[in-house]
Amino acid sequence: MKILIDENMPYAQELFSQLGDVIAKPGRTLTADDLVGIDALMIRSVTKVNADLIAKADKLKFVGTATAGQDHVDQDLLATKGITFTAAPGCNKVGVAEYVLSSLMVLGQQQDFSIYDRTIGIIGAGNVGTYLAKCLDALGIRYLLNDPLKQAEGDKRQFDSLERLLAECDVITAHTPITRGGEYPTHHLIDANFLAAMQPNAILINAARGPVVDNQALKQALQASVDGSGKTLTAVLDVFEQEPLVDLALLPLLAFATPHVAGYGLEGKARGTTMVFNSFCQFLNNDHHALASDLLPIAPIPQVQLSRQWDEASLFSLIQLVYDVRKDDGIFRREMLAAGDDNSKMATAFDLMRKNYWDRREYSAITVAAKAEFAVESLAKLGFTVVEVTQ
Ligand SMILES: NC(=O)C1=CN([C@@H]2O[C@H](COP(=O)(O)OP(=O)(O)OC[C@H]3O[C@@H](n4cnc5c(N)ncnc54)[C@H](O)[C@@H]3O)[C@@H](O)[C@H]2O)C=CC1
Ligand SMILES: O=C(O)C(=O)[C@H](O)COP(=O)(O)O
Repeated sequence: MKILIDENMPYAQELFSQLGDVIAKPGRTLTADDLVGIDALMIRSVTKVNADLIAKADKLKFVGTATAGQDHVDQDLLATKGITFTAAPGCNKVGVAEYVLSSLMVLGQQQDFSIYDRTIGIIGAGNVGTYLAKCLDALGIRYLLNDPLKQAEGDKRQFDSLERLLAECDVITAHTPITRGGEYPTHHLIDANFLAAMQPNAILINAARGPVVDNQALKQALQASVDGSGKTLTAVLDVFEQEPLVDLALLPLLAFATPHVAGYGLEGKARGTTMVFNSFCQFLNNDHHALASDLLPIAPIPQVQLSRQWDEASLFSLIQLVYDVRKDDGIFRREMLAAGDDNSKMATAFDLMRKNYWDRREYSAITVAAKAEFAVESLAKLGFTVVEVTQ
């Protein structure tokens, strides 16, 4: 059996080689010729699975994407061809939530505010939005949820309109797919009107898909903020409308800019690959089963000791131990500016940063040792591995 995998799919080579001959290629540049004689295709979000790509797929019977998002796959087309499709929903929800928390904690330090004084508007209450809400609950931080589809499905959680989020939230974070049809399309959901209606001194975070935010409108709003002719606005983008190309005029206006890596933690990637592998094994009706935890290396900082009740400052230190968005922001800006106006260099740099991404972990990889009275249960709810000690 021939299995074609995205070369940027960690652990895929070792897992899928148990099942057949594995061919690894760059996902963004796959062509129809690459699919000739291929039985199974394992991808990530950079591979557009459409009629052109599968035009010569004479043996293809399974496609798996090791990602939460599925907008890059024409699922109706695969269904009509009798090709089984699977994804990895929620595989990287933790990483994205921890990206948002890092962004807010660092901005709080830079702009001298406490995250406890902010109200977070979460647009999209699926795997990521729900996990982020869980983290905010653990910290006792107020948030509102907007998700008209979940609401229509009868989800019993409290949902609010975008208007209420705009009126009450000074942080807006988007966690929806990119959709252009249906009753609630997300393409340019955050447009010039939305931006104009945001609170003064508001923060916008997009770690969903680039086109959820109208990048031109955002650039104009941020420029107005900088030159004092508009409301003060702070924006964090992990995803861009034209990625792997980035508008160099937008870059300096952003508080943090990163190359679509919010969900790029090692645990998230391992979960994505094992979820697809396990689905493929079920499809083949064999008894292989992989566990992400078996694949992960020991964390570089396995344990920290709390000597007192934690507070916002010590929480910031703990979170930074695991992930500080400024690390990715700095590299990204340097590489994008070095590429300059050469689109080919920029696209190559964008993808290389993601291919060579560092071994970022999740809070669960860190063990926090502390006395019970140090309110460590909230750190455990936040995802840290907590052990109680007596002194
Ligand atoms: N930057 C990154 O590294 C990552 C980006 N993503 C992106 O974030 C999106 C969300 O991820 P998950 O939570 O795992 O997906 P999910 O499918 O579990 O949740 C998406 C939620 O958005 C809701 N939604 C759809 N249209 C909406 C609208 N117009 N207004 C409000 N809510 C709407 C859906 O009802 C659903 O509950 C993914 O589709 C993907 O595009 C996901 C993981 C990593
Ligand atoms: O899971 C998703 O959806 C994401 O956006 C992932 O971060 C995509 O990562 P790649 O598949 O582009 O490596």
